Amino acid sequence: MSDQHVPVARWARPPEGPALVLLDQTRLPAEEAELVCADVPALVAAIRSLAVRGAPLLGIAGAYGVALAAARGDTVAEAARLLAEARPTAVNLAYGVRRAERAYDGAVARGADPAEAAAAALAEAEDLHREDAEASDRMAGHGLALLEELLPTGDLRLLTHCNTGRLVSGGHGTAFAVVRAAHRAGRLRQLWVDETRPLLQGARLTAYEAAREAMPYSVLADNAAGSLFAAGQVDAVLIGADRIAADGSVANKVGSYPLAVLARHHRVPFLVVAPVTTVDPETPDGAAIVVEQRDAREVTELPSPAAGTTGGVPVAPSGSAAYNPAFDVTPPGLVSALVTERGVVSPVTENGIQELCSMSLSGESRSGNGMMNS
Ligand SMILES: CSC[C@H]1O[C@H](OP(=O)(O)O)[C@H](O)[C@@H]1O
Repeated sequence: MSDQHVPVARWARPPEGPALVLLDQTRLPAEEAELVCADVPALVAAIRSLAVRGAPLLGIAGAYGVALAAARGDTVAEAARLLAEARPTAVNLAYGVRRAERAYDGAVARGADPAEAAAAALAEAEDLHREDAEASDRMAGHGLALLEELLPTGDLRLLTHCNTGRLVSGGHGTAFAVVRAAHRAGRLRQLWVDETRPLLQGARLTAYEAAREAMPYSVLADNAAGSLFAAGQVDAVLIGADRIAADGSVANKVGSYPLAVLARHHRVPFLVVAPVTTVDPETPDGAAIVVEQRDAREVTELPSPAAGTTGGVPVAPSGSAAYNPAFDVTPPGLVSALVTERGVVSPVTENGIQELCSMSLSGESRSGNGMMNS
């Protein structure tokens, strides 16, 4: 494992490109392999196979995908449609695609030639990439401040689910960026890493990131989390999000909802960390969130880096059916706080979310609904 980070996503200009070069997350932790996406179908396949994954990074990849189509002279509108439809739950994907497509269309409307319009789409993707890195740093600050407020003394034993570090982000991630800040502040006593079946984003990716940060971490089977709560070994749960509905319902990796119920039962703070680009005011509530259903073989076979997300070692009889939702939905009432780059909403109410999203990045306010800000 090298000391240097292989970029999770980088734009390759000619003669190497145009291409979007990804760190292939299906090969981690065994191999830090790059995957070159030289056209939109290759990028769509990478999104669907989770070679690139995680809501904020999906938005960034989607935006670069539009820039790639434009640079190749492909039909941008069709490319944008294919990219936005590649995975349905993470709202950031369609958001990033739309931003780059609008930049392209705006340039064309102003009379730009194809090269200039392609450059406009690329510039928008690079802006989004940079903005997400800045958002990650701000979320880390707000999240650490919240942990300090909630748990002012003692070392922290934090539990995470799935993967929310730099592998999902233009920067250090979402929830994991808060864990990283706590660790660097000398507050992290133990990081409990849910393995996160079936694709093991926790065991494969969060453990990989925690090891790189020299954190004190332990991987656990998802169904062992309950006994940790019962033993009083969890001080807070931190998760990311793929879509947050207008009422504060949170879609996140499957297994998040049971953790929220456990946290409530054991009176442990359950914190959701996500950029405001993950909030979707067009989706009214949790019931309206489309939850991606994935291939049964992801459940009936153990993933192997060589085989990607399917084609691993069978653990069920061949042809077994499986229930494999990629996400579940946690109602706002079970969320202790929503941490974004613009501040913290606690409790998570529709008004609080609306106020948070209406704030400019420079806006600072603590509203009566319990909203805090930096
Ligand atoms: C903050 S984005 C990380 C988010 O994305 C993961 O889903 P997937 O690995 O399927 O892309 C999971 O929901 C994480 O919480």
